[in-house]
Amino acid sequence: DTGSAAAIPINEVDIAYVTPVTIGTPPQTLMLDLDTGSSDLWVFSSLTPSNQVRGQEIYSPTKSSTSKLLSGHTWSIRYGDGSGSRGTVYTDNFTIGGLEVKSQAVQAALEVSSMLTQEQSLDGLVGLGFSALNTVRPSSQLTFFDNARPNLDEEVFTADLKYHATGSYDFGFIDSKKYAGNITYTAVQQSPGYWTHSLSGYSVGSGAFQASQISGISDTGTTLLYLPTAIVTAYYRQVQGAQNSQYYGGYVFPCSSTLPTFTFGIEGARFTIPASYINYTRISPTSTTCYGGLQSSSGLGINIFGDVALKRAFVVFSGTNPPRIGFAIK
Ligand SMILES: N[C@H]1[C@H](O)[C@@H](Sc2ccccc2)[C@@H]2OC[C@H]1O2
Repeated sequence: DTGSAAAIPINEVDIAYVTPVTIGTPPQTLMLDLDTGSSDLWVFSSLTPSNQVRGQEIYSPTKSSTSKLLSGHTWSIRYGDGSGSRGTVYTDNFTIGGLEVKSQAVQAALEVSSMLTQEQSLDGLVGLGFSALNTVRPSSQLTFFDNARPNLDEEVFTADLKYHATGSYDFGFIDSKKYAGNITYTAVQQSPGYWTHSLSGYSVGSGAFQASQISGISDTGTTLLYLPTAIVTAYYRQVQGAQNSQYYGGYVFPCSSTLPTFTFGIEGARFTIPASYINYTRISPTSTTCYGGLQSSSGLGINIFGDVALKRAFVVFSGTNPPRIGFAIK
């Protein structure tokens, strides 16, 4: 089997991408954030208090003839950005891009944090991290990818996220029309459950490449690129008027400043992020101060290769044994 579905930016600065999925019988369509940085599949639901729902589509298990309560099971998740949700668990038929998993654990939210309520275009998440991170108790549940794997033509899924445009996620095959040249693979450390791997180094603008193993996670659900402070300060030293603002919680600069590109290495391959991706957004609609798409990871305890980096590449998440991750130019 294979599947292929759109990855649609939810706003004009690509803060997150959503993908149409169907749940239950008859099918209920929700727009979910496919997230390689977590492993819970949860949705806004008929059980979510109405004052916590603001425009999201909801999953109503009672309207699905194929839904089953996973009795006695609960879940609760806290994300790196402080948002979170919790609830109960059903199994139901779940389809992404024509690929169906019967009896997928669908975690119905009983409570969601205000940040998630405010994301009106996001109806929930599909965790595509390793199932070891799943928070359902007393028995943890498998991700959509782990459930689908036995039926996939190839044990992979790919992410083709785009800058200010709709991209795609494919399951079970590698579409050679979506990239150029070769795919460069590198080893994944699957414990504790993220797609953890290393960059082989970086360069700022036309500067020399600094070879250095930089370990982090490729996370489609994180908007920006978070790297060690030394790298980030070296980058913004090249930006007129840049400063690390306590007030805005990161590097800001005059929107009119010229930004250098940023290149990261995967083994011997090089991926150059355009300055436009790093001139991320105005701090408010009328401001002339802009917030950077490259920020320090020092507060996170982990480096995160988020969408600002991933949208520069065609990325293969390979569930082979051992797992690996591949990057190609597109
Ligand atoms: N893996 C990521 C996840 O997908 C999002 S969940 C989310 C929260 C609020 C708004 C939108 C999405 C959160 O930010 C970074 C990390 O946790």
